[in-house]
Amino acid sequence: MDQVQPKPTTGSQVPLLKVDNLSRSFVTHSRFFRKVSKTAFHPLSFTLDRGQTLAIMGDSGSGKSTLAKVLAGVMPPTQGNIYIDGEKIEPGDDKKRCQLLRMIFQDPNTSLNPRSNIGKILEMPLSLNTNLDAAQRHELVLDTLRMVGLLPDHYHFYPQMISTGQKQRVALARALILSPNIIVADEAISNLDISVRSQIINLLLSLQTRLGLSYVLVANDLGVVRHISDHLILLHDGHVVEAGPTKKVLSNPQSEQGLRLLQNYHNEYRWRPNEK
Ligand SMILES: Nc1ncnc2c1ncn2[C@@H]1O[C@H](COP(=O)(O)OP(=O)(O)OP(=O)(O)O)[C@@H](O)[C@H]1O
Repeated sequence: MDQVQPKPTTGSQVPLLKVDNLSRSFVTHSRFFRKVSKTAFHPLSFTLDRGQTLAIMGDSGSGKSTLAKVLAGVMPPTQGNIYIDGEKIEPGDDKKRCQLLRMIFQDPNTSLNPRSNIGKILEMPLSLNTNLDAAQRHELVLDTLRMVGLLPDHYHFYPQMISTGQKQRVALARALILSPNIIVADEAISNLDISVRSQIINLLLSLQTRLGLSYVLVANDLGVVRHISDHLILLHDGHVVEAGPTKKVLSNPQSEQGLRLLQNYHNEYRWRPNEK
């Protein structure tokens, strides 16, 4: 089993997120009546505390997105368990999961329904998961728009009327509106241009300070990871090859694959915190 070093917890003994022996395989096809399966990521375990950020990096096809999707309940694990605040989250229990953990997808240009205005997009999770009446939902949507740096007027806009950066703010607002403890983001920052990326990173950091959020970020930019993550997991071919505090992993990788991966990322290094 790939085991990430457990981190000391702050205050409570129970980590906010505990991932225990989690793995995911896919049956790709049957050959001569025998199933052929592909393991996206092999059994792995880690914990994450409140207010902390875990980055997941790895080469293409290493299992990053599948891990993010399994955490967010988009697909069930093949084995293993996820605990939030000590409570086991069952694969089908979407209602409980989405009040504790929400996901932001890679491309805000495709993740928002172009036929709904932003107000309706943000009200949807409230209608599905809370007993708030229409006036209360409206108020909460306006508060959440402000929280992510948008205006009350944006309620009436459609996704195609706003910029990619503003769309990512809407996606963040949709993730925040049920007040989750954890946000999982699958390369939600990588595709934004540098100035917008800086704004979204600053927004994520300020929301983390203000709300005590924890983030699990699939990332492909070493500058971003160094700046915002406390812990780092490097995946290679579905296996954890490095795991631990970000500074330690970046300065002293223990495996050949980890070193090679980081060297590749160094070559692609794009972002520095003071870039505006
Ligand atoms: N629905 C699926 N059916 C079959 N195989 C899949 C499926 N989803 C992912 N895989 C396989 O699982 C492995 C991990 O895929 P995944 O998308 O999680 O990798 P990744 O690290 O996110 O890659 P990238 O950085 O290119 O997005 C790959 O070999 C992929 O082909």
